[in-house]
Amino acid sequence: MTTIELTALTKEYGGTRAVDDLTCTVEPGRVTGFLGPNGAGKSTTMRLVLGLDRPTSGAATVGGRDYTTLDTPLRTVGALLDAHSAHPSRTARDHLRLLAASNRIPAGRVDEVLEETGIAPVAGRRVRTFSLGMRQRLGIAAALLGDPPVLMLDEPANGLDPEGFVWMRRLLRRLAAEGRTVLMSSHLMNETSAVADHLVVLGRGRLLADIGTTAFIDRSSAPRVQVRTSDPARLRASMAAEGHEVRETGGARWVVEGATAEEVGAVAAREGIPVLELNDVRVSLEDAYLALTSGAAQFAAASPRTTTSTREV
Ligand SMILES: Nc1ncnc2c1ncn2[C@@H]1O[C@H](COP(=O)(O)OP(=O)(O)OP(=O)(O)O)[C@@H](O)[C@H]1O
Repeated sequence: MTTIELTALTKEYGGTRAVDDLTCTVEPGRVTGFLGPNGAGKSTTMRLVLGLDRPTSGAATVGGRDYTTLDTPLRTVGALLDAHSAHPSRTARDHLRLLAASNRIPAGRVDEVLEETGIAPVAGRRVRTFSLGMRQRLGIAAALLGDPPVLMLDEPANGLDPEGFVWMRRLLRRLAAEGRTVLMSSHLMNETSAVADHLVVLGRGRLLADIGTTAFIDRSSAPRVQVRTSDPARLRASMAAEGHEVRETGGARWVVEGATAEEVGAVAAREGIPVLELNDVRVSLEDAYLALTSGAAQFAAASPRTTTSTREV
């Protein structure tokens, strides 16, 4: 099993600490979402893993080895860092053929990844004619070329259309189900919550959270229930007796704070209150993420406040 290991990883550019004492392990068999505000250090971390930059201190290894010591790196780590890295005057197929040849990958693999990423019909076109979404697919094709156990994708959903989102989600889930290590940075919270089992969150280069996606959302959610009833007065009185505040949210719907659907349902059944709809309200990944990172956003309008670290592997 091939993990990505970061050990006290630190990178300074002049006076800026882009990555600050980052220690975590990205595990195989799951999709790990790599989150953080602009400038948090996600791309720098990925570049350090790929040996494109040298750490100021600490280490980044893949399967216990420094990336730069790998004989055929594309067979170990497939990476998408920059959708514009392919030479614009080359065709997509030629771009992939060159990459395959320099990594001792059979040429037949090129057609497989072109098919897999949906760009086989345009493989003979020059990359300069590609849209952003097509370039992203080409970048992912390049990442898949060596059938690597580790994939590291910087904002892979960038520029994809809705069909592309669905394709990407299925692809990443399948790669993780095959036991690969998948690290994906994104600013798209819906996308991330749909695909990532696990999250690593950075703020100003530091680790803010290393936690399962569900646990992260659950931790941020105080219990709250939405209920629709034809007798809100009795609902309010009964819930007040149990110590819960009830607020109207419009559309004859009410929110009970601090209670679960089971608790509200039991009270309603006992008191004979008609319930037309009842469900627990969970916060979204976006809400949970914003709550964690609000103090670490370098370019936010709000004034900074202290953040806390959350870790659960
Ligand atoms: N080559 C460089 N020279 C100087 N500073 C750099 C360099 N690369 C990154 N930085 C700085 O390091 C910090 C982290 O940048 P990085 O691109 O890693 O963040 P990020 O989390 O990927 O951001 P985004 O979400 O905006 O892509 C920023 O302050 C950035 O300005």
